[in-house]
Amino acid sequence: MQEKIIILDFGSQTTQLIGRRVRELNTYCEIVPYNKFPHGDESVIGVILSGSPFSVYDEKAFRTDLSSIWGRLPILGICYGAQFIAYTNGGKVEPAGSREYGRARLEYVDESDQLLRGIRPGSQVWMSHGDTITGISDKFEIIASTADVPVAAYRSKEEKVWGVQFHPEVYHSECGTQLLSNFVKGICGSKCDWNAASFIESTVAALKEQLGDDKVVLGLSGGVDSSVAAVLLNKAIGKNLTCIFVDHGMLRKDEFSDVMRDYEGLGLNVIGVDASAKFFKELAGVTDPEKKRKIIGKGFIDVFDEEAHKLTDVKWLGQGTIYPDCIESLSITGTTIKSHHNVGGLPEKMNLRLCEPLRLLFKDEVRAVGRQLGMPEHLISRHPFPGPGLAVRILGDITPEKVAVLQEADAIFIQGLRDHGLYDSVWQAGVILLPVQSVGVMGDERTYERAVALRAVTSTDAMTADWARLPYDFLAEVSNKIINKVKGVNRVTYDISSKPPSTIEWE
Ligand SMILES: Nc1ncnc2c1ncn2[C@@H]1O[C@H](COP(=O)(O)OP(=O)(O)OP(=O)(O)O)[C@@H](O)[C@H]1O
Ligand SMILES: O=c1[nH]c(=O)c2[nH+]cn([C@@H]3O[C@H](COP(=O)(O)O)[C@@H](O)[C@H]3O)c2[nH]1
Ligand SMILES: NC(=O)CC[C@H](N)C(=O)O
Ligand SMILES: [Mg+2]
Repeated sequence: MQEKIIILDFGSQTTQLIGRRVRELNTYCEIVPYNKFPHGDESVIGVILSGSPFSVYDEKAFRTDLSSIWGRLPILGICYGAQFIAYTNGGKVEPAGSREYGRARLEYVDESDQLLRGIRPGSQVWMSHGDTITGISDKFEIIASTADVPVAAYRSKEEKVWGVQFHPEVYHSECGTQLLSNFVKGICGSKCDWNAASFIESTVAALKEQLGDDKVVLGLSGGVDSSVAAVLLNKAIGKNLTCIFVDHGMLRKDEFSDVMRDYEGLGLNVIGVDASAKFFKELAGVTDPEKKRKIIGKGFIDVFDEEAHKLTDVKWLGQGTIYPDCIESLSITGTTIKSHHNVGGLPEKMNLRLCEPLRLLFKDEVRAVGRQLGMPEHLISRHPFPGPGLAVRILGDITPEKVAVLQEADAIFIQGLRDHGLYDSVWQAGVILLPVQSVGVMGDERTYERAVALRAVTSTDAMTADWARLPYDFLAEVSNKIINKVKGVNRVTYDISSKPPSTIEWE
């Protein structure tokens, strides 16, 4: 059984960071809403309580009953988590004089404590709170203090329960990794054997059990997430998995045939559906970005529905949903998930259950799993590509002719990045077809043609992004090539906006 740490999410912005840090210690963890502790799950070896935007004394503050865990499993409360444990055990939590945000230094440290082993006085920690623990019950004792915060860390005298007011999960806490390692390894006794290989082993076993002999359809996009999900599912259920790859006409140049060939090599059972005529017809004259997305989302549903009906007895829809897709709905509300951005509504209409084996992984972890599964590197390191494809990169209405122009320009840019060894230094790149015409001169002729924008960004999770500082000489070469080779384009610009306040895609 895969041992795991449970992180109870009270809605902090850094809850997912706690998850990342624990995984970096090669220990599997799951983030669950604060009131959804998996009682009866014997594989849990420790529990972490996250921070929260609430104050523990607020009427609406999230509360949970720890009695069944208390004394049985090690518990670590972080910020609100620490305040919550102190408050509900006879301590006192009050608004601080002023909100404490930023760096602080531990002045007193009980270095003999198991949680603080190896952490020295003077160590920098990151604070982000407006309340302070002003009193703790005599079941507890203080194990660290800063100049402003007497109860920077405490422990229970009897049970394996700790609380820290600072945020060990944030990089600015110098001792954060040491502290989390002390908890996860030292106190919870993690074997630290979780990695891509063990994830695959346990996930495949779990999928076999969950799916039995049921049939699954999976929308495959050629992107990293759905491809890795497909290969995992294929390993678990083989012929019972059918993948559907839809060509909506707005894929990249040659993408449909390239991706189909890749999938053949992986032994997947893929149905490629050329539905471009349907999508072009439905999108004709539509200029509003959200309408475009809705039409494409519904178009996917229609095609999946039609294909699933041709197969008999399909029970599940497989999806490549990954953790960042879930974040918002997972935190705060405590409800279970979903932001099916481009396949919204699918399960209801098709009456299928959802199977999402990558739901708890971050993108870099998905990539590690793909590599471990032996998938080709170019599939794994591929830039993300939006489900609606070039439809959201053509500003204004969409025609097959505009798509063809954009495909050519995009192919030159992407190939250029590869040829110059720049592809992997960029998170995502593409070309935008602008609804602008401008005057140029080619030979002795006046031209009046389209303008395109090159877009390349660096990012870690697409939540924020910066424009990539690509070399001028490279941009010059790409610009020249596009203007010379792509009929109908006579001007190339480079997008130098970051996100926020802009977004990665223009629509
Ligand atoms: N052309 C397509 N055919 C079938 N399903 C698709 C297609 N495009 C998108 N989808 C579905 O929509 C989901 C969401 O797309 P999304 O782009 O977020 O993920 P991805 O394509 O799997 O990975 P990546 O983020 O690396 O592009 C996919 O996992 C897939 O199930
Ligand atoms: O599957 C998708 N369907 C969509 O409708 C969609 N819109 C944006 N994206 C991708 O999401 C990331 C963030 O994009 P933005 O900064 O433009 O919001 C970037 O990686 C975008 O390419 C989409 N992906
Ligand atoms: N980051 C936190 O968990 C903050 C907890 C609580 N809202 C406070 O301000 O003290
Ligand atoms: Mg994609």
